[in-house]
Amino acid sequence: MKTKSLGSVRKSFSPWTDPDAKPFIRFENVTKTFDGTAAIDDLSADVYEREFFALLGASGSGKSTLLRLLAGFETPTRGRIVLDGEDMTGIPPHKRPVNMMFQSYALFPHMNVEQNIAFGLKQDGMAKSERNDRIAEVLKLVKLENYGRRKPHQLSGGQQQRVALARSLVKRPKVLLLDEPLGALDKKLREETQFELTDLQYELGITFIMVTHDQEEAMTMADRIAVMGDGRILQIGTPPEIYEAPTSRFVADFIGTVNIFDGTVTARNGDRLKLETGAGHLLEVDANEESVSRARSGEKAAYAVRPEKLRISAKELTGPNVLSGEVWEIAYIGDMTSFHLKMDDGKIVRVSMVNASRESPVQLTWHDRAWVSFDPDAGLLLAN
Ligand SMILES: Nc1ncnc2c1ncn2[C@@H]1O[C@H](COP(=O)(O)OP(=O)(O)OP(=O)(O)O)[C@@H](O)[C@H]1O
Repeated sequence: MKTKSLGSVRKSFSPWTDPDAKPFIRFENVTKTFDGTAAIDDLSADVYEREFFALLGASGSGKSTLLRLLAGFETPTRGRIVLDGEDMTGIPPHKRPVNMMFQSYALFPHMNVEQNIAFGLKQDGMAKSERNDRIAEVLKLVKLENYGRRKPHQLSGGQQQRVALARSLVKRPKVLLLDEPLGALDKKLREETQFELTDLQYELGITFIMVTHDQEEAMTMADRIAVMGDGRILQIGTPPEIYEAPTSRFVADFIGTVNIFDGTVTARNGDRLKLETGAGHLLEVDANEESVSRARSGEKAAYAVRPEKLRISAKELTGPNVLSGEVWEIAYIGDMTSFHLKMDDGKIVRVSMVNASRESPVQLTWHDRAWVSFDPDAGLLLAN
């Protein structure tokens, strides 16, 4: 019930679509260079209060540097960061309403859970009774009420992760920065914790900015995702926007699996284009308003289709948007089966099929000839 109501409330959370909404955090043309090389390159972005914002990108794309700039551990070479209306330039880390939870939990091994959580509050000179109240509150939040006296080595990885989270929440920061917070957890625990963490974030009303290179994690947890590459943000959007409407080949390729067909536009009728691929396939695809203007006859274009939007058949299919090839790989993953077909030109096309029943709906084995087809609106004409 709780998840349901949370879900419906979160659904209406989209301040970035409201022109009157004021951003909570603004990165204004921020550049950070190390030895002349830009780790962050003229980056601008807005994050809203209570938002769960994920930074997703390959190793070295600048995610951690951006967090460290916001936390105040690094200083921008150019540009500035504004938080809750206040310019952060020159403000040291401990004076910022920001807390950072690190990838390595960095718990003090000789202190028990309560002492670990109390540490920051003590440093701030908070009275003991208030401290104890706060500690009890966060331990309850992370469901570790009965673990206060244990030392870190007496806890599982997941529990240690929650202690680290409790420690970063106890000071009630306005913004919590999380650098790969679930990196040390196994898949199952990680998935459980993802939901717990999003519920917790919602309940506390804290703005979260999370760094991850795990796209499923970003998709599951975030309100919006910023896809980063080479110190820049390539696209910001909700998980469905990033997945269904990538604005570039890079983002389409980086998020999930995609088949990209390169070709030449041979005809156009309204929004419908004919695209001839190098392998001689004729595709009939829909272009959106933005891409159709670029797609003139004779121009090169690329069409991107996700594997789950293709149909596969052991029987010959005809018509446009039909491709045929040899079954090269079959991966049975349980909930779905993934096929790799090798086309006559050597290109691999990926198709996935949900296993809705226990019997496979298609009888195909290695080296069989198979046909795939898709609807004209199954994919997206890419800009570059
Ligand atoms: N203190 C530093 N001195 C020199 N170069 C640095 C420093 N910190 C980061 N860099 C460089 O800046 C670039 C971005 O690094 P950053 O750690 O922000 O990437 P990332 O996206 O967080 O990567 P990862 O996923 O591997 O943690 C890298 O090329 C890195 O080598």
